[in-house]
Amino acid sequence: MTLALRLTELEKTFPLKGGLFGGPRGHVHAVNPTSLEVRQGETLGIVGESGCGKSTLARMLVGLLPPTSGAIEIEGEPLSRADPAAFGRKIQYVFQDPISSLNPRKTIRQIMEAPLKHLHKMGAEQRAARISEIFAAVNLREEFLERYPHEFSGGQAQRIGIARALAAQARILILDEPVSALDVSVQAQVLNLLADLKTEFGLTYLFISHDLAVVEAVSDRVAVLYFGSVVELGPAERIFARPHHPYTKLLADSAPVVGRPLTAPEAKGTELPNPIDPPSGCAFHARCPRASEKCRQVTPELFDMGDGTQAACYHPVNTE
Ligand SMILES: Nc1ncnc2c1ncn2[C@@H]1O[C@H](COP(=O)(O)OP(=O)(O)OP(=O)(O)O)[C@@H](O)[C@H]1O
Repeated sequence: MTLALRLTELEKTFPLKGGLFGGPRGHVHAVNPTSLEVRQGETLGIVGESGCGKSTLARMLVGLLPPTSGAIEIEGEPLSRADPAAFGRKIQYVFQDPISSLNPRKTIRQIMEAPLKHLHKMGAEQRAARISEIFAAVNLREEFLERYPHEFSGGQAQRIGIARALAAQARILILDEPVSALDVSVQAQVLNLLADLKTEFGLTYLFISHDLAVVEAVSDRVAVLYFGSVVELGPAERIFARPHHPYTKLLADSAPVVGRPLTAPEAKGTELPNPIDPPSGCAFHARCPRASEKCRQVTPELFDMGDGTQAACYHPVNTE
């Protein structure tokens, strides 16, 4: 099995300014030490409520944020932030809001050319050929190349965002809520396009979303994130149909409708814990109907559930 991506104990804390003697007042624990493997050609879904660390994780993976500790390996090689071009050739980010992520003063051709020039040092002729090829692959007309980002609809702009990521010739794409800002009718078109491109270019996807139904539909495996930690990991067809972590169950029970955002209102309280002062033990214990004294004291690691899934829980459900 070839690995596209391996994260080892990857962690991100943000210091809060304003402490005594110029030091930090504390730290926001955005992503707790996380280890995860993504297989070549796989779509790994990452779901979780707002504030659980999805974007911070994604930003570390594409080099937009330095990790506090831990390591990232791509295709067996450690990533060095000292070489951003090598980073960009291997892994690219597709943003949620396609229009505002494209430079408004540049034509689409200029936007598309940048990665080919800077990451691949391609000459003009080679660039033009490559851009035509990618534009055809994402079903956009070549005449669009001379226009500016604001001239496009959300769906077209997202195709351009995807085309730009493909221009870097990276084989791993981080798709951060790639269809959340689009009309429902356009969402399906973009999801179908992503599926086609994956086969055509042999891509690996990390698909980040708070929309459970979309993640279940597009992913091979899903990681459920709660308060900066993976609490359950398993095959997409099983993880919501037969969840083991009480938090995953809560999400699955409360978001049965396509397109409905992820919230877990039926929990005991809807508040996430304070990321500056994380609770001891399992971060979900205060909201969990099954919590015991052990849960309040000791943080559970990911345990094998015997059916291809893992859950960080001492009292998992659906185990019979
Ligand atoms: N630059 C920053 N400085 C301080 N805290 C931050 C910073 N960026 C993120 N955080 C905090 O880190 C935690 C995780 O945030 P993150 O944006 O990664 O979550 P998310 O799951 O992507 O949320 P959303 O779906 O709302 O984008 C939150 O508590 C957030 O307030």
